[in-house]
Amino acid sequence: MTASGLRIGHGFDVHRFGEGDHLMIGGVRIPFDHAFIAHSDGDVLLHAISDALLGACALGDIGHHFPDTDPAWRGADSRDLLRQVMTSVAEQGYRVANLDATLMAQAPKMAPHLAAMREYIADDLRVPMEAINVKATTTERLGFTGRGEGIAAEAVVLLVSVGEANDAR
Ligand SMILES: Nc1ccn([C@@H]2O[C@H](COP(=O)(O)O)[C@@H](O)[C@H]2O)c(=O)n1
Ligand SMILES: C[C@@]1(CO)OP(=O)(O)OP(=O)(O)OC[C@H]1O
Repeated sequence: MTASGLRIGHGFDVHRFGEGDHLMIGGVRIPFDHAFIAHSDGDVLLHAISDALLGACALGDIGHHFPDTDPAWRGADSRDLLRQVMTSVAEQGYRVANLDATLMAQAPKMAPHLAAMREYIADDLRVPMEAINVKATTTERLGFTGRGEGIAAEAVVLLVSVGEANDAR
């Protein structure tokens, strides 16, 4: 792909709860009465962000790059996957302008962890923290998230070609 102008990407992921005592979300270890069922550490937020980045570059999705049939990714740290995705984005000639993400979770309470998530994500995406927003909603006890069966995450990212005069702000 020849890097030019702006590219927008969207990502969405869901993980179901199973037995366990913590969740990895946005790189933060949150004590909880369940764990995610997943091939990797199940970090639903970082998976949605990875998919948004890959989507913006028309590079498919994380399941394509890190198949859940490959033992190499068993128990993988999703920050490692995200950093590999970001390397691909940079190789395509793009950098992140900004990212916005939403967690849909009845529990746990995300608010105390949002700042740490933003810091980790900003670090991995090579941008200042101000370029990253993460928010949460309960879905008001409706649907699978509202029933406490799992968590969903959605992310939207804007990429700008490196060296572009207009930096999209
Ligand atoms: N798991 C969650 C869900 C929501 N929050 C915060 O609570 C506020 C109200 O959420 P609504 O369900 O009414 O949208 C909102 O400010 C969320 O940030 C949370 O911390 N953890
Ligand atoms: C992260 C990967 C790694 O094998 O597996 P999971 O942790 O199961 O997560 P999912 O979002 O279902 O699929 C993407 C895979 O790339």
